[in-house]
Amino acid sequence: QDAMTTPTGAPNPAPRDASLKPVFDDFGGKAGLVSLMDDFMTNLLADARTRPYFENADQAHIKAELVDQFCVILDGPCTYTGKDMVQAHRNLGIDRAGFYALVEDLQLAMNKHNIPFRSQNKLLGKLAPMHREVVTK
Ligand code: HEM
Repeated sequence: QDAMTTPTGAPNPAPRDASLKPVFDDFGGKAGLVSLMDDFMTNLLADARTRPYFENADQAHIKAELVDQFCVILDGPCTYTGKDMVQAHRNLGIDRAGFYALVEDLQLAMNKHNIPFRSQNKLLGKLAPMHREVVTK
């Protein structure tokens, strides 16, 4: 693994990106991310566009991996040990509509948690390019 990238392929430059510190704090640190992922998964299961992908999956496992992954993306003190994004999604047949639906469900959860719009966009800006690894049809 390249020292300059996270397992997700998202940039994680050394030295640490000090500009992300307030963003990680806006998310409430790791505890905030755990709580955010609970609402995110609730939304994914309530959304007819995303429910089919998640209803029979190991939701607790996915939430735990997402906490670590988002924590790393926000330059928090975490390690992501899950699958890379190509591997995790290759058999799911995710299309662009599914990807946008998931982003909307994340935005709803972030709004519920009163995460400032600026910090929401920092995260979304890092997730957006990952569509190349996640969308397969
Ligand atoms: C930027 C967008 C996305 C990110 C960052 C992301 C991240 C992740 C992560 C970290 C995992 C866990 C990997 C592991 O088990 O080690 C995962 C699994 C999964 N993701 Fe995503 N994901 C994204 C988009 C999507 C979309 C759009 C869908 C479907 C609409 C989706 C459906 C799933 C499912 C069903 C699993 C579990 C697969 C299994 O059971 O092995 N993901 N994702």
